[in-house]
Amino acid sequence: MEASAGIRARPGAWAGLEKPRGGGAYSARVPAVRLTAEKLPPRLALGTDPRRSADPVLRAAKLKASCCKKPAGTEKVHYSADEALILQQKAQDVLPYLDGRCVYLVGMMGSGKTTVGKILAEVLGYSFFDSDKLVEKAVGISSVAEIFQLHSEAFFRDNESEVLRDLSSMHRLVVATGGGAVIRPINWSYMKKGLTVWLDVPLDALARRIAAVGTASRPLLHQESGDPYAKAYAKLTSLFEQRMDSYANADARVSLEHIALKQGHNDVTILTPSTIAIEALLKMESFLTEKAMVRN
Ligand SMILES: Nc1ncnc2c1ncn2[C@@H]1O[C@H](COP(=O)(O)OP(=O)(O)OP(=O)(O)O)[C@@H](O)[C@H]1O
Ligand SMILES: O=C(O)C1=C[C@@H](O)[C@@H](O)[C@H](O)C1
Repeated sequence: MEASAGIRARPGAWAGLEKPRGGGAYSARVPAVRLTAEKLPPRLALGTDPRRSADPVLRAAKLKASCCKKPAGTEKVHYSADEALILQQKAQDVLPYLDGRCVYLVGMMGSGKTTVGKILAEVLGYSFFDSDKLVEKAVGISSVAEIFQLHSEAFFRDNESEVLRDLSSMHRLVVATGGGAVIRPINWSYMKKGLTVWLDVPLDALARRIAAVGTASRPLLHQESGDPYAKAYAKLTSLFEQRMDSYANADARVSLEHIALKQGHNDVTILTPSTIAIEALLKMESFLTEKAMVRN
């Protein structure tokens, strides 16, 4: 099964990247997802609402609608010219080894799975999916926070596993998984069909990012009162202690602390999403080439 990205290379440009007139940063449209009926995984279209149709054509239309709510081109990711070239080069290096397998980004809430995942999808010519969004679509409830509230965390986790199972039968996808997807071993059996990449971000930086946007959309962190940074930091610390061994199952680890150290400083807050995406491609390449060497 396969989904194709909505971006096509133009002469003189490489897939998805556009140089603005008059210079400045490169930008890339976030790819749209195009799926055909025969490429459709069952659960993703078979929600508790009319999307549970048995008709494959109808299901395809439903999934397409769920993945393409934002028209292509409405979100822009900005790169410098240097970053654009490196991203292009690294993506070309990785693609033959990846051989169409999906990339699953794992990591704590707010670690940048969505932001970095969209860049990776763009440069690899893959389609991007956010598993939280797919659970919302499958259940027919518009936010994860509401799913937790109206049902339960266990209900959300069951649906998350079903979404990951269905995605695992597809190819050429970058998937931003939910922060807690790593806790269920069954999810690893799905994700290990592709390549798993852990975005490892210091908890202090995570708590700052999350406090900046508020905790309302993140039910496991939400508190009605108190300092949002302090509360988020405390909760993230306890979640991370429970989960760090699970995150470490990933094939590749992208540590923001290591990137900062390589750059000769220790400020992870100045690392841009594209810098992190480049490191992700480098780590993916080392893992895949080592694996290929062992096989030969
Ligand atoms: N490198 C970065 N530097 C600064 N802020 C960032 C960076 N990457 C992502 N962010 C910001 O952090 C927040 C969380 O990012 P994002 O949604 O990509 O994370 P996520 O891992 O998908 O989160 P969740 O699992 O909770 O959905 C967003 O507000 C995003 O703009
Ligand atoms: O870390 C977690 O357990 C979660 C992360 C989010 O992506 C959502 O999947 C949900 O809020 C749970």
